[in-house]
Amino acid sequence: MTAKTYKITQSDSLGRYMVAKRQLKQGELILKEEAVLVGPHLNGPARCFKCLKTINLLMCSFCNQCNTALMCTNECQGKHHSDDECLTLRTQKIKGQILAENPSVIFPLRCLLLGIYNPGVYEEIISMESHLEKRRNTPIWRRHKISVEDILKDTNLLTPRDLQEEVVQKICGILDVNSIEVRPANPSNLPIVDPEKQCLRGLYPKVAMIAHNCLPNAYLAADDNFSISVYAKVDIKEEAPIFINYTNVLQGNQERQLSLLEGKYFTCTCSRCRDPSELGTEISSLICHKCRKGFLRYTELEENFQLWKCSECKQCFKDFLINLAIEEAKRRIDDLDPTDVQQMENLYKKLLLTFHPNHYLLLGLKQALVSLYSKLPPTKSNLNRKIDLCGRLMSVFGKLEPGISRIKALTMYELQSAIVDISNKQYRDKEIGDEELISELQTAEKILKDSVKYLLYEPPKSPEGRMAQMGLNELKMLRNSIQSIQQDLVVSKEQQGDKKAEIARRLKEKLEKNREKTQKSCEGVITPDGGDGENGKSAKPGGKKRNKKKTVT
Ligand SMILES: C[S@@+](CC[C@H](N)C(=O)[O-])C[C@H]1O[C@@H](n2cnc3c(N)ncnc32)[C@H](O)[C@@H]1O
Repeated sequence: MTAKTYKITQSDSLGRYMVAKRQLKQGELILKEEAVLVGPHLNGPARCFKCLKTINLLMCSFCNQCNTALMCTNECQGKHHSDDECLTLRTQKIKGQILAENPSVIFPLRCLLLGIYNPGVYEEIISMESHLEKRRNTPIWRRHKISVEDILKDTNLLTPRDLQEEVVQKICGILDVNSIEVRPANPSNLPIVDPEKQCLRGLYPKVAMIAHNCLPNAYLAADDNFSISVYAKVDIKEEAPIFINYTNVLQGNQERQLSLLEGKYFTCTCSRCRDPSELGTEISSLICHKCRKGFLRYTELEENFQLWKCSECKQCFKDFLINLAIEEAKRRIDDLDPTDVQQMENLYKKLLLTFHPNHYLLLGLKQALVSLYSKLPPTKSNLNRKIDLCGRLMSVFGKLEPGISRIKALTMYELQSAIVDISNKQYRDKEIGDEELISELQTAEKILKDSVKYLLYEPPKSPEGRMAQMGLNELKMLRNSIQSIQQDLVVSKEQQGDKKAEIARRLKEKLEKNREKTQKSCEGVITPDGGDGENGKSAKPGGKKRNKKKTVT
């Protein structure tokens, strides 16, 4: 399967990159790969070698075999400290205490150990892009020199050739440029309190061949064992490059460009980056305070200043002015009480005076508000606001996240639950009837179906995977509810129909009797062609009167 879905090719602009070997359908698995190495961020906290969880250095211990690998407890059952690694560590002159004091060393050290016990995989890693020359003598180079290189130099791990080839700096570069953020397993089922602390990085030589695009066509899902599956996010044509997003979809042009330049050493020229309106979303735009009609968009560079230009009056503003506004807004957002909905709504309104409603800072606030409203009492006004916020978020995600998308799936999940809740309330309060209720629930069903469809790409034990299972059950219940309301509606219509028929029958009987009576009393007065039954008028009360009149005349 794998060999048929992709191949690696090369270009001057992208280096090595992956292309579709044949046409790929949305949702198709392109490849699945195990991590060759998993470790903390280079500046992250110390972690247990076995289970990779952050450890309390006051309580930690060392592996009783190699006496070097840090352990959260002596009994840790994690699988990430292999026998090979343990054996190799035993032959090195590195002390556990050094690792505890310098956790930045752990990931590069494990890479070097791999070179001893698994040279094949090490060769694969060392051939990855490091951008060594672009990093030379930069702040990150100097940081790694102090916190990694100088410490590893004092061990017997590095050969003279390694030293000459600056292998430690190279490994640090490879880890920075190629590794992918992965989440450790969360068996407690509780939310991860500090995702920054929990995040790990994994190295995947095949996945690392996938180039970046801010409008990706491939979707990554990592499971508990740090194996990554790459799916086609949308249909992909044969020979088309396969892309993932190295950045966050909810960053603006400026932030994405900066993080790609500083972390991955290239400038993205994708369709989103080339378009100052970012595909019409205005996700980076501010309101022009000169004309108050147009939007300030991140545009061209002039004399080393990035300019922001108004879409209407064409006035230009320098980067630092805009950055001041953004920093101030970020500070205000950070100061918010995350449980205070009114405070958040007030700040949201205030920021609307400066930023486009789709600005990423406001999108972040919208997401925070959606999750707050989900925890508040489900009053109609809370639910209506949640629906409104989800709709606004979806209109942006629809443009920036074509196809399978985690962020869309989570928003759709919230949206459908609010639609179900509010339509049930409105029905109970007789604000809507059966048919409107069914139509609202059918809308929610469709949204939930799409949400679950996307969430099912996530590993079952991940929070999103669990949500997919919940969503499946809810979908079943929702369908049952719709069906039973539809059945009730049919029965009630039939009953209404029966009632009407009964009334008509009784009326007819009555009229029949009256007619007979009238006929009897008028016998001999009305001529045979007097027309009683001719045009059926006799069936109406008016007919009787007319006949009477007629009789009278
Ligand atoms: C994870 S590696 C991808 C594999 C790499 N091209 C190679 O040959 O080893 C990331 C690097 O690929 C290049 N790259 C990826 N996407 C790119 C893009 N959209 N434009 C330019 N360069 C890109 C950059 O050099 C980046 O640092």
